[in-house]
This record gives sequence, C-alpha cells and structure tokens, in this order.
Amino acid sequence: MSESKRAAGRRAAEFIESGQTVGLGTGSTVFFTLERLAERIRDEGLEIRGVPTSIDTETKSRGFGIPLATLDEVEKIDVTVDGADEIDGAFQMIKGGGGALLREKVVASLSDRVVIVVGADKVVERLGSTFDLPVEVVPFARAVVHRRIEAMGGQPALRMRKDDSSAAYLTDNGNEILDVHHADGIADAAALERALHEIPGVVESGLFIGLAHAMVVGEADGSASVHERG
Ligand SMILES: O=C(CO)[C@H](O)[C@H](O)COP(=O)(O)O
Repeated sequence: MSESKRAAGRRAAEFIESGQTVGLGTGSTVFFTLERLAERIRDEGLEIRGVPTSIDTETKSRGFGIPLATLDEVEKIDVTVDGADEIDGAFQMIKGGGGALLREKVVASLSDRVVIVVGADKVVERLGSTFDLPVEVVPFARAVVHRRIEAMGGQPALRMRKDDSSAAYLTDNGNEILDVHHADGIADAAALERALHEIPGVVESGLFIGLAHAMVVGEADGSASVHERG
C-alpha cells in the first residue's frame, strides 16, 4: 500500500519546474511528493514556493525546508499535487479523508494544473463505492444538514476525533465533517455536488468535479503511470 503511494507521490514531484508556485495537497501520498521536492531543492537547486492546503502539510513542508507562501501572497498557482480517496475514469474524485477538503478545493480551483497522486486501489468505477463522502458543515447547522442529507438518500455519520475524547473532529477551519455513505455508490456526482451546495450550513463537499487534469497511479511494485484527462 505505502509503496504504491510512494511511487505516485515521488513521480509527481518530477513534473515541478523551477520558478513555479506549487499547491501542496494533504495526506500520506503527498507526503512522498514533499519528500522528493525537498530532495530536489537540496540536490538540484529547484526554486519553488509552496501553498499548503492544511496545517499538517504546512508543518511537514517547513520540516522539509520547502519555502511557503499564503494565498494572500500569490495570484495563481501553476500546479497543485494532491491525493484523493477515490477517483473515477472521468477524473471525478472524493476527497477529504484527511479533513482538508475545503482548502484543497480552494487551492485546486486557483491552479492551472492539478495532478492527483493515488495508489491503484483508489481508482474506482463509481464514486462512493469504497469511501464515504466527506461533507464539511458549520457545527451550528449540523443536525439540520444531517436530516437534509438523509432525505436525499445518504447516510451521514459525524466524524469523531481519533483519540478517546468522544469529541467531534474539527477541521482546520473549525467546522465538523459528516461522512456520508451511499449504499449503491453515487450515481450522478455532479448533481449531488449541486444539491449539497443548496443546503445552508454546508461549507464544502468532498466531491471534486472537473478539477483534476492528470493522475499519477502508483503500483505495489513501485512503478507509476501518468494519465491525462481527455
Ligand atoms: O483529501 C485528502 C485530505 O483531505 C487526501 O488527499 C486524501 O484523503 C488521500 O489521502 P492519502 O494520500 O493519505 O490516502
């Protein structure tokens, strides 16, 4: 599993060129991109500035010595490398397993090119078949959003912290996440995305439609293949 993530993450770092502003996604696959970018900065003098999509990525990037910028300091992003929880043949994705979906979507929307790095197990025929859809919600409205999503046929579950505090997980933005199960998967991701955004209290959904330009798929044998969206 981590060998496929490593292969994809490191391969994507090879596409980055000096002078670029680079969106830095979140997760265990992107970790390997950060690792390889740090090597290239050290060994080749690669000059980039990274825009992190989470506090976790910011911390890791600083540890690797990658120069960083905030969205206040950049007008656009040349290329973003990010992971996904599922991606289908049309390059539609479920993201947000790591809770960073809102910042990830903002950064992706500002990027000329978005490269998704995944292990082969993340490529699916139908979104929602292996992973529940994260939806970021304002805590005040959580119960209302929960009921609205249930009425739409989803089965939401409040994401909890992984310690024993019995407290709800909070995103970097102070919001909560409902992980929504769809028993038969998601038939029409674009329609669901539109419907979710019509619910007051929904901050963002983990459906990423039309945002990815390429995907790098890593395999357990350490190889990786690059696929461009048609
Ligand atoms: O969307 C994300 C975080 O919000 C991640 O990109 C996604 O969860 C994939 O993570 P990993 O590379 O650890 O499997």
